[in-house]
Amino acid sequence: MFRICKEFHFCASHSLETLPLGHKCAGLHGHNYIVYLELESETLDETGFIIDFHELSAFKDYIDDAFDHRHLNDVMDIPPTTENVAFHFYTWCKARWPQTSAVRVSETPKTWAEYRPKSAA
Ligand SMILES: Nc1nc2c(c(=O)[nH]1)N=C([C@H](O)[C@H](O)COP(=O)(O)OP(=O)(O)OP(=O)(O)O)CN2
Ligand SMILES: [Zn+2]
Repeated sequence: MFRICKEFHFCASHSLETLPLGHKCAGLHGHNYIVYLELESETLDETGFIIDFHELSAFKDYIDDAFDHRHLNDVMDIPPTTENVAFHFYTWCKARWPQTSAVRVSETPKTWAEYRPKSAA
């Protein structure tokens, strides 16, 4: 199996309103998000690529337009946790690039969440 990954960055604010009052992440705060888009394939095209990294610029455009410098609670209709942001991006990418295998999102240098569907095997 071949696997590639490209990294994307954006800055955004959110508040996790489903957390108990007093939890430090319930109030308004922001992160410098890092998104890792992973794609995999058993085969390569005639160039030797799963996909040209440049084709993934559509994802950068989407992040820049819809997420960068936004308040994620206004952008998403589910709580903007790292897990849900990863799932949202996975769904967006999978619809465009069937080779999409996982999306990982990091809010802080010490944490990340990933959406990777259970393999059929
Ligand atoms: N499972 C999840 N837990 C938490 C999420 C999340 O998206 N999924 N998000 C947050 C906060 O939004 C934010 O990420 C803060 O995380 P935290 O680890 O508390 O960040 P700190 O840098 O302040 O961590 P310290 O260990 O206190 O340095 C919280 N939980
Ligand atoms: Zn947060």
